[in-house]
Amino acid sequence: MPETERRGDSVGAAVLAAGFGERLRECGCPKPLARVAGLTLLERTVRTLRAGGLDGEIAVVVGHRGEEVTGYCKERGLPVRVVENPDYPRGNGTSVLAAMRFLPERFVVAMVDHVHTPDSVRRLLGCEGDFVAAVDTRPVYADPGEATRVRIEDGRVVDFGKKLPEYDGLDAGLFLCSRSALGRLREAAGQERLSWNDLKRAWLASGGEVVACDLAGAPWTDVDTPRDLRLSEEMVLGWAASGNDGPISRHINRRISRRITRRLLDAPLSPDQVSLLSFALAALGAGLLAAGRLRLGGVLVQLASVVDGCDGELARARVESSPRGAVFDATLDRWADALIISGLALGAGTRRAAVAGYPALAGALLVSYTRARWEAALGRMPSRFTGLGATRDVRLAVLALGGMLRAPVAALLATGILGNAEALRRLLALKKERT
Ligand SMILES: O=P(O)(O)O[C@H]1[C@@H](O)[C@@H](OP(=O)(O)O[C@@H]2[C@@H](O)[C@H](O)[C@@H](O)[C@H](O)[C@@H]2O)[C@H](O)[C@@H](O)[C@@H]1O
Ligand SMILES: Nc1ccn([C@@H]2O[C@H](COP(=O)(O)O)[C@@H](O)[C@H]2O)c(=O)n1
Repeated sequence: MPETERRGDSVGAAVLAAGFGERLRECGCPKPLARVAGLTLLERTVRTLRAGGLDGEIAVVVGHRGEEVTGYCKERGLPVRVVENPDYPRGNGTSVLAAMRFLPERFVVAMVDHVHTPDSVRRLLGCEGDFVAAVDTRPVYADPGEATRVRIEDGRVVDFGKKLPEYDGLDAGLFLCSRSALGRLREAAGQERLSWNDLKRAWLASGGEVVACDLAGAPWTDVDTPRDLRLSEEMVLGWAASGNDGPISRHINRRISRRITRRLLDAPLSPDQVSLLSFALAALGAGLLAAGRLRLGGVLVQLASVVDGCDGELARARVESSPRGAVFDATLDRWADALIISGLALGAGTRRAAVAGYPALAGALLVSYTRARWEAALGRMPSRFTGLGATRDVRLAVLALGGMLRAPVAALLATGILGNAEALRRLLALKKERT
């Protein structure tokens, strides 16, 4: 992007991908191309920045085995500008300076070997200041023995270093800077060795402040070794398998779906295809229920429920969740709910079951509908409404048990009672909120 055309209000990013990555040599590829949970570190960083709301130019700074990294960016069609930094052996501070001239006034500095979530990027972008550093005062995955430690006073980083005896948190390898500020550090640029930490020290020495943006226990890792690759994959899967779930999903389904998703990470399957697979399993289960094969039908219904968690886990792990995918997933779930309830009512073969099917279907659709309307009008639904209130995981478990235990009428009645009661509970909660 020509310098004259940079948008004043967009925030860009410098992704530092020029280092030697010595301790990951056994991977055989340049460190930025090492894979974590189905994505290279480089593509994961770019996607995470975008998913976190970064809207400006992303400059990927290459150095060691730079031609391979550049080739990967071209082959994948990554929406980035590749900046070659011949000075990379002098330190990663030279990479920031090399990228700066292509970036808007405000830009993020991201280490390609730090795995973050979009929420952490969003939190950083919400901070003010010429120099903001993401820190973590409650690190979960990062190793204090490896990471750069920071001392924080009044919300400012006042000192940092790997050997700080007293420290308040860790440097999370993610920064928000302004060109005008860093541009004042020209004398530092002439140093023989110039690490990013050298530039941070020069900024502090010039009287500059480093605002601390506390991630406070958010998932992030620094990938230096093959063990870190495995730890990062566990972290990404753990983060991807957490949602606004009901109790059956939280305590049973996710334990299974996460294992399935791990095997899908590098498979040529999209989240949408997994959504379709879950729907197909539900339709097959509904057909078996309608044919009177209640036990087998019940098993397939529960399997469909578990697999319905994999599509979202895969989407989050690959940082490709989308509002479109959410609509697609939820719509298929409604069709599946209707097929399953109809199948169970038909398969029971009694008038009571047929009658019990109506409130069950109404309850199932109303739980989802009230959630959709709540989220459209008021944002995320409070977690107190994803308790035993017949969220889909609970509902499908009840219907599956009704098939497996050959108790279809009881399952349909329970689904109707739970679903309609939950919908009513939500309306009453809204009424209270309004008064
Ligand atoms: O009846 P509710 O619970 O409101 O329906 C919600 C459900 O369709 C959500 O789908 P999602 O894939 O996020 O939920 C999965 C459940 O369907 C599975 O049963 C469960 O095993 C899995 O772990 C997931 O929790 C939609 O995203 C919501 O929009 C919809 O309201
Ligand atoms: N085809 C899909 C399916 C899902 N998503 C995203 O996942 C969310 C659902 O997560 P679950 O773990 O509960 O399945 C959904 O709201 C979308 O954000 C997707 O993007 N594409």
